[in-house]
Amino acid sequence: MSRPLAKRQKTTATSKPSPSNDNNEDKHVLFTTWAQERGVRINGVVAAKLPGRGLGLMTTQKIKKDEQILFVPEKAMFKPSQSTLKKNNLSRISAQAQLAISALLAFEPTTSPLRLWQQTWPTVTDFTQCMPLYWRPEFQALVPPPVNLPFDRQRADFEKDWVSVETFCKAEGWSREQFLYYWMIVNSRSFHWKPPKGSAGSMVMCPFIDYMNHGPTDTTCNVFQRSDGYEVLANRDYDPNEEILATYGSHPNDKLLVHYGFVSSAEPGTPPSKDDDIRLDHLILPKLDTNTRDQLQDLGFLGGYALLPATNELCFKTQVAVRAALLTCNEWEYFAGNGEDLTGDKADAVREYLIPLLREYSTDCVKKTEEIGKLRHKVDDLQRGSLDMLQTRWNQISDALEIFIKGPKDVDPVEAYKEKYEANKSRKSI
Ligand SMILES: C[S@@+](CC[C@H](N)C(=O)[O-])C[C@H]1O[C@@H](n2cnc3c(N)ncnc32)[C@H](O)[C@@H]1O
Repeated sequence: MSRPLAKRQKTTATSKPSPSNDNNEDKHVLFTTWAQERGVRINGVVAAKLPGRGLGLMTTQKIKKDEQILFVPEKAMFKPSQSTLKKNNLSRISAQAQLAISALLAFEPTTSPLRLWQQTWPTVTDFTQCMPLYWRPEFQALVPPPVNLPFDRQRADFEKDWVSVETFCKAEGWSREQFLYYWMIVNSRSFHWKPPKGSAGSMVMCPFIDYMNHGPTDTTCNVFQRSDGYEVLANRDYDPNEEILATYGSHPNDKLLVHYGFVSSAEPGTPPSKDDDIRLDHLILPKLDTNTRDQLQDLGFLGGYALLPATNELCFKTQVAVRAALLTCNEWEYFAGNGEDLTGDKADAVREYLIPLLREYSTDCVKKTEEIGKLRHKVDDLQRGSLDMLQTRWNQISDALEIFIKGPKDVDPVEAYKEKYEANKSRKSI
């Protein structure tokens, strides 16, 4: 049996199509039928391979705003096996480890009926390309500094979870790599399910809905938890051959890269989504003395500093922190509380303070681009895909910094990104 693949949507993803385990398209058809037999309702969408994003869901017909596209009943969800966890003294491990261990036990045996679902997932090879946790140290060393915050946390979380299940896994004959694979599957395609009757919530896997790719806030279909399952409703009218997206949260690209293995790009020549930010902690925090840091901490303003590329502005926390470095305690605390300066507008002073730091960061972008360029010649196509993604993120940072540095301070980001795009295009064509 074979099924025509839905026509590929033009996407803005810059990386090449993922070499997923998709040599047999029938597995998606078989899985779709399997999901429907378990009560999953599918209206007018089909799983399709999409450049740069593995599988996704494409419309096969016109769909009206608010129409139900998907429904996954609770009975079709895969949940952690509380009895197995209890029997093996694993009830107190993290929610992610509970679901990963339960999935490992249920999906891994070759005779498991769940293999039909498991075979639609990305493979270890896919993860090796897109997930920083799987990258070789040379590539990991090239992530932009702000990526290290979510990345270090993820590594620590994984190590903690592995310690909590290592004895059990070894006794069962499961390796660290097998546990890591399921841990990352759970990380990138699970849902939170809170049963309506008030019992404790847990992480669960939802068949078919887990094909949905991410889009920025306010641009995607609406996903609701109902009393009896998860429902996806159209956020607008759709034509055939459009991808339907869900939002995984208003995450900046640094977090999307670490947890989901991709970087979201806006349409060329348009500003990035409001979800993205260019973190500046690694530039600002080292400039603050201990006393200032303590004071900022007391008021909840320590860390989380960012340039917001969608509006070409500094976030409020950044404005407070730089004022804390420049002004008296009385002055910056007044700004923190009132959003305006006590004695004359200090926005220009803040800008002047930051510009040299942003220039340094901009130089770092150039250096990293050179290092990535050198590595590109030494690696295979799969690894080049990882480097492409790294390069995309460095380019996004570089563009945002350049636009902010160039000013004027009230530059319209729509115009600025259009101009930047045109300039890059004509530079390429010279
Ligand atoms: C819930 S799954 C979605 C289905 C997935 N594309 C697949 O092939 O099975 C999440 C994964 O999809 C990919 N993904 C989701 N949204 C994306 C996007 N906007 N651009 C590129 N990749 C995306 C990432 O690899 C992410 O880890």
